[in-house]
Amino acid sequence: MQALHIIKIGGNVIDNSENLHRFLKDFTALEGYKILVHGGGKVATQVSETMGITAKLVDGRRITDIDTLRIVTMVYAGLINKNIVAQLQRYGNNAIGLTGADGDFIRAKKRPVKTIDYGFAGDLFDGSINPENISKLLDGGFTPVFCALTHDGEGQMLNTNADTIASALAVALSGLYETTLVYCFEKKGVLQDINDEESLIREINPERYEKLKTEQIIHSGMLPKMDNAFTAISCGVKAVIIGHSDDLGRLKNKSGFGTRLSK
Ligand SMILES: Nc1ncnc2c1ncn2[C@@H]1O[C@H](COP(=O)(O)OP(=O)(O)O)[C@@H](O)[C@H]1O
Ligand SMILES: CC(=O)N[C@@H](CCC(=O)OP(=O)(O)O)C(=O)O
Repeated sequence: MQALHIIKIGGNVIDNSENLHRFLKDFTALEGYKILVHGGGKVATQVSETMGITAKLVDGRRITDIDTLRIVTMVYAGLINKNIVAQLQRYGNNAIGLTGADGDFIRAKKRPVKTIDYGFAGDLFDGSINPENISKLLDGGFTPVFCALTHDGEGQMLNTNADTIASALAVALSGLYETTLVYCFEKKGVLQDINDEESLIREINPERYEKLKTEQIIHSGMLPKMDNAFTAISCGVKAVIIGHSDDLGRLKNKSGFGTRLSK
């Protein structure tokens, strides 16, 4: 099996042009098959505010009414995705920017209304992703760059969390490739003390995760990220790492970087 790296970058890296450029150079230098998944929630919130629309998030998930869907479609598929693709092209990486609707690569179902109506938020399901089609892009020499948008197959775009997309892509492609999933963000990894970059936890298994949650050492956006990461590691993905976007270049080193998840 050939190796595949799926790398996800979040809003805080995208929002910092120095960090973003450094990351995109290191991403380009990564050898072999690779896929980039990007979020951009922070930029979407900023753009919403400038348009007079207050962003509403519950447990890190955006309530996506019709106006918000228009904004996130413009911001994720347009502004952020195309800028990243253009930068990657500049570095010699033949990137192709995609939503889940392009090539029918990722379908989702509109989240059912329970206590909260999340609007046009899309949940992935078994069979959401067609790995063979994505493999054709990789074989064709392209580097797919996915944003946080999916579609329902009936003409409706949906907003889907980028961490979830990255995890689902990694699981779907792990039948075809030896897949490594890396969540890159603005800290060295999962920290014992969120204010101390030297307190990196090098490895976490499900038991330790439960303990870290109870002690509230892991909270907010890190909780859904870890849940997605553990789903990936328990469903055939070879390795899952959570680390700093500046450290991607150290992926080749044996010592590795960031926090590594174990089963
Ligand atoms: N123990 C922890 N170590 C590191 N980050 C943590 C921890 N607990 C909570 N976090 C928070 O999780 C955030 C990452 O999640 P999120 O904001 O969703 O990132 P992204 O937008 O990159 O996906 C960090 O910015 C940090 O504030
Ligand atoms: C449904 C939902 O919440 N979608 C996310 C998609 C973007 C994202 O995941 O961005 P980060 O990775 O930067 O957080 C949102 O709109 O915020």
